[in-house]
Amino acid sequence: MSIAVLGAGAFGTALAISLAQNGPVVLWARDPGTMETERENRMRLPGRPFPKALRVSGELNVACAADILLIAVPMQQLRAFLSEHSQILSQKTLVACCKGIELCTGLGPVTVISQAVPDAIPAILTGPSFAADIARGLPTALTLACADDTAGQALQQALTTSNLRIYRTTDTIGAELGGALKNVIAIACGAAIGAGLGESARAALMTRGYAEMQRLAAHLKADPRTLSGLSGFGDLTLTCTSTQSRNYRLGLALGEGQSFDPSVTVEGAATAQAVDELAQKEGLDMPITAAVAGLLANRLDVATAMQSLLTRPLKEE
Ligand SMILES: NC(=O)C1=CN([C@@H]2O[C@H](COP(=O)(O)OP(=O)(O)OC[C@H]3O[C@@H](n4cnc5c(N)ncnc54)[C@H](OP(=O)(O)O)[C@@H]3O)[C@@H](O)[C@H]2O)C=CC1
Ligand SMILES: O=C(CO)COP(=O)(O)O
Repeated sequence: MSIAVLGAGAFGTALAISLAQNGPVVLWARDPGTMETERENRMRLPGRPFPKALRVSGELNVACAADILLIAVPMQQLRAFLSEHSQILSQKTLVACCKGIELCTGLGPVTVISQAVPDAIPAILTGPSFAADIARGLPTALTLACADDTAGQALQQALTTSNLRIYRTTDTIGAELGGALKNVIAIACGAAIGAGLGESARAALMTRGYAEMQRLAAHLKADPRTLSGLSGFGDLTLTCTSTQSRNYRLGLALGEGQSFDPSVTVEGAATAQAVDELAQKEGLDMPITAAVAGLLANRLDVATAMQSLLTRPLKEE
């Protein structure tokens, strides 16, 4: 099955580089610039030359001739991108590669695809994976979630490369929640470390953050086993402990009282607000998410946020 990647950010470029091991791949960029001549994405993934089988195109109809379309634009841009191009994306297999919850609806990427392109086959590719690692050919395991298991099996085969090992599930809600919520907890962990609160505090935030992830997942009828897999626990572990993560680095900056480049893609920022609003609407207890949303909106500082978490009523674990 032929593959194209739509969106030439760090992640889309890294996936295209790895998938080109299996055969021709088109990487579509809205502004390809000099990528095709330089054979490198100097802006988003410098130092990773393109293999011969990777072709860059600015023509969406060229990319959309492929059987499988991986969509690697940021979450808050996903609906507008799909709506603008819904005709050409119609009846395609569309694999979301973004991690987040839509601010204006509280929905994840698979549901957004289903709404914007109703006759597409929607799926999501998620899990612990830094673009730089994938592009270097380092071993990476991901979750592919597709409600249609026949389509899911075909995607699992097509997206496996020598360094990408793909696990499969039909639980799209669980997979999209894990990838979205771990970013919010990573901001909290970065803030704790940045403020000098220590690694014990980080472990507490990761564990209680995971409890929040499971709480929302159960409420939305996701399978708890999905959250304990690569897309949930796996990605939470990676993102909360690595300075390669932009979400973690934003948290570090908040904790240290430093500024952070607003042009960097940090999915957890909008997702914290979206999930905080959703939790309030649904009457769910998600205090770490609420604290991150408060920090990002300048309603709280790190010391007050931590104090509010520590002074909550005592309870069973
Ligand atoms: N980087 C990583 O390690 C990983 C990222 N992800 C996820 O992948 C998603 C994308 O992140 P990442 O690639 O890192 O982000 P980047 O900031 O590197 O790139 C974002 C890309 O999206 C493009 N884009 C934005 N809006 C549109 C639009 N409307 N139409 C077309 N293209 C658009 C930008 O194009 P332009 O250059 O023209 O502005 C840019 O190339 C996120 O949800 C992230 O969570 C998942 C796993 C790992
Ligand atoms: O999702 C990721 C790792 O799995 C990438 O994390 P950041 O978006 O925080 O850089």
